[in-house]
Amino acid sequence: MKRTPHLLAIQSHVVFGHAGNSAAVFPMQRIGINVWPLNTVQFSNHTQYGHWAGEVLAPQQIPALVEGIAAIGELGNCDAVLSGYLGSAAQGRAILSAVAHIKRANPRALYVCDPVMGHPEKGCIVPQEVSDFLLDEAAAVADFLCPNQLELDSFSGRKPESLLDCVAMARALLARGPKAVVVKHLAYPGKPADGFEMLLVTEHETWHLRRPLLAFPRQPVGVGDLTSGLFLSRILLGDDLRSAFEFAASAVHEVLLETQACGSYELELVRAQDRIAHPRVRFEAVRL
Ligand SMILES: Nc1ncnc2c1ncn2[C@@H]1O[C@H](COP(=O)(O)OP(=O)(O)O)[C@@H](O)[C@H]1O
Ligand SMILES: Cc1ncc(COP(=O)(O)O)c(C=O)c1O
Ligand SMILES: [Mg+2]
Repeated sequence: MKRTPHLLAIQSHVVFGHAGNSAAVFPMQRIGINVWPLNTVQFSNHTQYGHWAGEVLAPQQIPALVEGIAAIGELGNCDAVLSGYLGSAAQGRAILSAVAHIKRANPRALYVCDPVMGHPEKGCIVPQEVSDFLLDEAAAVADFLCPNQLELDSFSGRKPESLLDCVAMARALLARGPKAVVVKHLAYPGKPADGFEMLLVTEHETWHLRRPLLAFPRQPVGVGDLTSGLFLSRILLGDDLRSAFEFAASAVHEVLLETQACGSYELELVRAQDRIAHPRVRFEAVRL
């Protein structure tokens, strides 16, 4: 029997609704991953509501929890670490030391970093020191990096002029260390208005994917977290990068269709669960 992969997911938890681990854990479990959720913050709700209650996990808890898993002899079973929304730069550094510890226990373990940097206009609030940490420290350690366009712009220090320029910017990121960069949401001058586009770049390949742009009165949150979680999960289940990329785009689209049909602001993950596991439409990536 094939072994079920294990994934340590280090990102936010919200009591109500879906963002961070609260967006990614259930879908990852639903498609066959043993998820170890480690919550960097516990907030009442995601920050785009404008106010929230709760607190940030003390950074020293991250190595302590990982040490606890090592002490029961399970750390070597960890196949990958996913990091997302961070409450402080100190948490980020604690994650990098946890990643080093895990890679000693299992040299094949992957580290995937979703560099959540915040988007003040949208109300996604992330401390500036976290962005600096992601730019200066995390990118060099990550095996895969999954920025959105704003995050790619921050890494590059500029905005793109075209689709090919986005490719060049993502490709330049590879030089910092990651083996692959997934841009979860592209924006560039001349982009067709009716599409939602993504990019996957490795040393030798570039894949571009387009899916329909759906209309929402308020843009749902947690879409990026869901995308990076499903992408990594499919890789752990044996997909190649292109297939994992196509699967993530297709399953996320199913969630958004259900969310739109329900008129919800929060992602309808429970209602969409069967279609997350078996998306009805497969969006194909095109080689650039
Ligand atoms: N097919 C789609 N149609 C409309 N909006 C979408 C679609 N897919 C994703 N979105 C929205 O696009 C945005 C992607 O956000 P962005 O900041 O680029 O990435 P992230 O979710 O990682 O922060 C989100 O607001 C999400 O709700
Ligand atoms: C607590 C929390 N976690 C994670 C996110 C990131 O969500 P997304 O997947 O939309 O980037 C947000 C965005 O506002 C948030 O408030
Ligand atoms: Mg994001």
